[in-house]
Amino acid sequence: MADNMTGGDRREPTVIVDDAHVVYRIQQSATPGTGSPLASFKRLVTGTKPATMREVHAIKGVSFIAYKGEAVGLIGTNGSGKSTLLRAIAGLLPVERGAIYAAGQPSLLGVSAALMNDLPGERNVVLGCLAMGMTPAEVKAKTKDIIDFSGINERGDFSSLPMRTYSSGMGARLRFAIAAAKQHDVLLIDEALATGDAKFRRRSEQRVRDLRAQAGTVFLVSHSEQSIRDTCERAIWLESGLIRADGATDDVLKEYEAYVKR
Ligand SMILES: Nc1ncnc2c1ncn2[C@@H]1O[C@H](COP(=O)(O)OP(=O)(O)OP(=O)(O)O)[C@@H](O)[C@H]1O
Repeated sequence: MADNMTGGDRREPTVIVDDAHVVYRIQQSATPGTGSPLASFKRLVTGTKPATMREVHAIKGVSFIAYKGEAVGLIGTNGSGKSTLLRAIAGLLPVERGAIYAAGQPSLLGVSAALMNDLPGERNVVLGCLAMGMTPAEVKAKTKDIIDFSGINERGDFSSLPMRTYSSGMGARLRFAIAAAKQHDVLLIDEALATGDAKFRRRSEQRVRDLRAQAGTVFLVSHSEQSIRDTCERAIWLESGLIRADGATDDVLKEYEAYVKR
């Protein structure tokens, strides 16, 4: 890693992942029925042996540096650790070993905007924007644009209806529209571009390009090679929690394609 930090590299690092390990721990009951909340409570009261703990070592020593203005695509087969890595960069999962440093507060699209199902979309836009730190005046100025961008009103006035009446694609689009309304130091997008129709996908890809142009760093997890190709000039290929390749998108995708075709 030191090589990237020296040698006259004047790019500004926004995310430094240094030998990061992430481990999930799942409590597993040894015998049926012992995993219930009541059984756990009984164990707590009586001090009996806890259920067996299973560990999933999802990220196994990952290191890279991402820079201002970069869009980095994360690719890899199912369960390779892409979402886990994003959640760790967002600070939502602790690292077991190693460290992750990030400029500002990285925002994981869809999580940063914790939307409420019983409130109308337009109310959620206001709450989501305030939660991201916008002023009430900024929120007022941006609300219409956000709703237009999301496209939720394309088939009627859905923005005044509770979000529970939305399809899952509509909800995802609104979340994307809210999160993308703000300039983020580090924006983490997990498959968001795959939701929505082709028209929305084009709009959101353009927005990712705009966010990049405004000098943030974007991470995109997607199974769509086209999305990665269109949006990111750099790709990191994860497999079983390890980096298999990191470099120019075309080169990494070529290696990845050869691997999945095997
Ligand atoms: N909450 C969890 N508890 C326990 N194990 C988990 C949890 N979430 C993910 N895992 C495990 O961690 C590993 C990495 O999962 P992750 O979701 O990060 O992969 P991914 O590359 O994003 O997969 P996909 O392409 O299918 O979305 C997998 O083995 C998965 O089973």
